[in-house]
Amino acid sequence: MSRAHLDEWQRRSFDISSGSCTPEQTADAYRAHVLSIQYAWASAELSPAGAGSLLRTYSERYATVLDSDDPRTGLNNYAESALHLARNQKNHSDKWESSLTFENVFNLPCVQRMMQARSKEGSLLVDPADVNITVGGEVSRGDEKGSAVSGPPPGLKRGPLAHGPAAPPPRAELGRGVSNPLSGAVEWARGLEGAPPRMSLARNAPKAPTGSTPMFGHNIFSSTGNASVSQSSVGCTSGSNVHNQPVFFSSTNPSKRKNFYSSGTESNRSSFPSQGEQEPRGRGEEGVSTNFRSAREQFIVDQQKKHSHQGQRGSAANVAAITKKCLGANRSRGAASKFVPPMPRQEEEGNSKENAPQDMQPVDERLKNFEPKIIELIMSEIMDHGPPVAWDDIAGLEFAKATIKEIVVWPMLRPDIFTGLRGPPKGILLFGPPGTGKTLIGKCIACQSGATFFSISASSLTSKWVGEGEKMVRALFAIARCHQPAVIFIDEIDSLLSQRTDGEHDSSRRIKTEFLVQLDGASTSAEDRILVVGATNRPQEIDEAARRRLAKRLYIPLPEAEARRQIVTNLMCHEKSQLGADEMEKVVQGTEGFSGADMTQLCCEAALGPIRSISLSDIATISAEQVRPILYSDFQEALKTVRPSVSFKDLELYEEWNKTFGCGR
Ligand SMILES: Nc1ncnc2c1ncn2[C@@H]1O[C@H](COP(=O)(O)OP(=O)(O)OP(=O)(O)O)[C@@H](O)[C@H]1O
Ligand SMILES: [Mg+2]
Repeated sequence: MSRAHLDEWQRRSFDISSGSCTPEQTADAYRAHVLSIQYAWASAELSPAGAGSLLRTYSERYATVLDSDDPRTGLNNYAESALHLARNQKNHSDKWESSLTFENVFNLPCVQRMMQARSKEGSLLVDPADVNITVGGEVSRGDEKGSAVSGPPPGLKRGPLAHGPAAPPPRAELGRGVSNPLSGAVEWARGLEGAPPRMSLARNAPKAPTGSTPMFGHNIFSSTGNASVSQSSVGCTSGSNVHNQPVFFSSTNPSKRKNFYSSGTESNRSSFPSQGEQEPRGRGEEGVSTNFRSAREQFIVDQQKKHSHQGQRGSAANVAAITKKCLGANRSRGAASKFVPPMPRQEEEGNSKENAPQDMQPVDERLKNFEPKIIELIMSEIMDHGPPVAWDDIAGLEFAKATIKEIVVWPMLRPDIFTGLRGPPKGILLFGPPGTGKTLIGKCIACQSGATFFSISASSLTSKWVGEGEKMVRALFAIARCHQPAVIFIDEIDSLLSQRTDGEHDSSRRIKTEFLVQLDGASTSAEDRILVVGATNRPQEIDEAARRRLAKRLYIPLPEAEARRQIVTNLMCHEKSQLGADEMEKVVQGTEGFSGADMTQLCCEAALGPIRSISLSDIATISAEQVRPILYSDFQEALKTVRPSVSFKDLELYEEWNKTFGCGR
């Protein structure tokens, strides 16, 4: 080592051995030793073996100082570490300014009372050193010695903050030496802050440690005080040297320290309670090493107090439960949890109490192998009976309606006579051009059949994560079996059961296969009363295996003239219209090739005619009765803009497919 290094080494060693150093200074000195050794080793002034041995020795000594929780010899103080971190972190609370100022502190009721009491009795009501002040709260007599507004510990006098205007009088003199019981503390605080104090008068002041410990002051005037004695380094030259260097660990930052030494001994770990260990401690238990309390801990303590006031002494577990509840952490989100909508449905509100126990019961023994999440999803797909659809609302399509009634409704109503050969098919395919009423028939079945109706969109099965689709299909059929008689309506079934190709994704292939298996399973079991109804306007894209299983394939064609008339009549009966029989006939003739949806669109357009005839100036004031009825002229106008949506070419394809695969006459 160089001469200068050796001199410095000796000075530091002397400081350490003299016993006059604070733990911070001792730690700094050891740390400087370590750096010196590293430096000497790096510049080949020390042999690797010698450097290793020295490093081990001084690292251990350094660690001993850091990890010792004896305030006279060690630094292991959780509060100090946390505050050290907090001091270096700028956050929003830094901008926070308490409304409590030096001037208005005397207006506090508690201060007023104390002043009055003192003037009346000529002595203090309570020893100011034993007063806890809650900002905006009441004065209470502290349970323990030491207080948020007591004078500073002697240790602080040595710090740089003693540059402040006046060091406070010792605690014994505080009450007598000043006219106002708090003024000494406040003056002292001003000295610390160097500005009107942010009176963060600690609500639950920790017990002042016996002996001098600089940590005490930090907790009272916390974040802006910077009363870090480690920065003071009075009388210790080594400390200041080291501080100016870009060192790779901090003397008071345990996290960095542990990273460096990885000395995760039990004793070390015990100083940093784990999540589960962070139970609130009673005041009496608070020692030097725990005088920092996080907002969460403070909340827990407050909760405990509240509960003990109510005569329910809350255990730590209770309080933890309360805390968890507040955070929503104890909401069951496991597989067995059931989704509870935040707003109860209207119809549920009335009978929710009766239903509650049922909801809690497991659904069915046969469903126990399925994930509740999937069951829940499927159950939510059970079609809500929206606006009811009657058979008469479906214009035309007499053959299709009769067949469906025969296959769906009657067997559901009289399963006893629809047995054996009379047993209904297990699958129906409704195919035809778009807008001809296939979905409408599905809705009608839902309303009229009396069966449990599952309306599954193909996308809800296919858009799931890989592997979920098959499970969904299996669960769907299992649930349907549990809720017999059941109708599974799959709209746009072509997207689910399109032809299987070599290039397609494995997962969609597996969903199709599973669906076919389930369809078969449903058809082989004679006693099952599950009907699958598929609807598509692309029947040619359906896989041939699926086609076979959907045994009754019903063509839903464009509406005939009679059906078109019925659609217009049905729609016009709710409106004010003057459409003569011959005019109606003209409308019907003029809409050849229109689908049911096109007819609806035409009526909507015609219904706007009377409104369009109103001048702009009148539209705001005209009454509903004054609006003229819908006339034939409106239909004529509407026919200029509404065109059939199905092309003749497409129609030929449907006709062709119907001739080949359809079950119509
Ligand atoms: N036969 C009909 N009787 C009465 N209204 C009909 C009829 N067909 C269609 N509509 C009207 O057209 C609208 C659309 O019908 P729907 O959704 O059932 O057609 P779709 O055959 O399912 O068409 P897509 O193949 O495009 O799904 C219905 O809401 C209804 O107002
Ligand atoms: Mg449809």
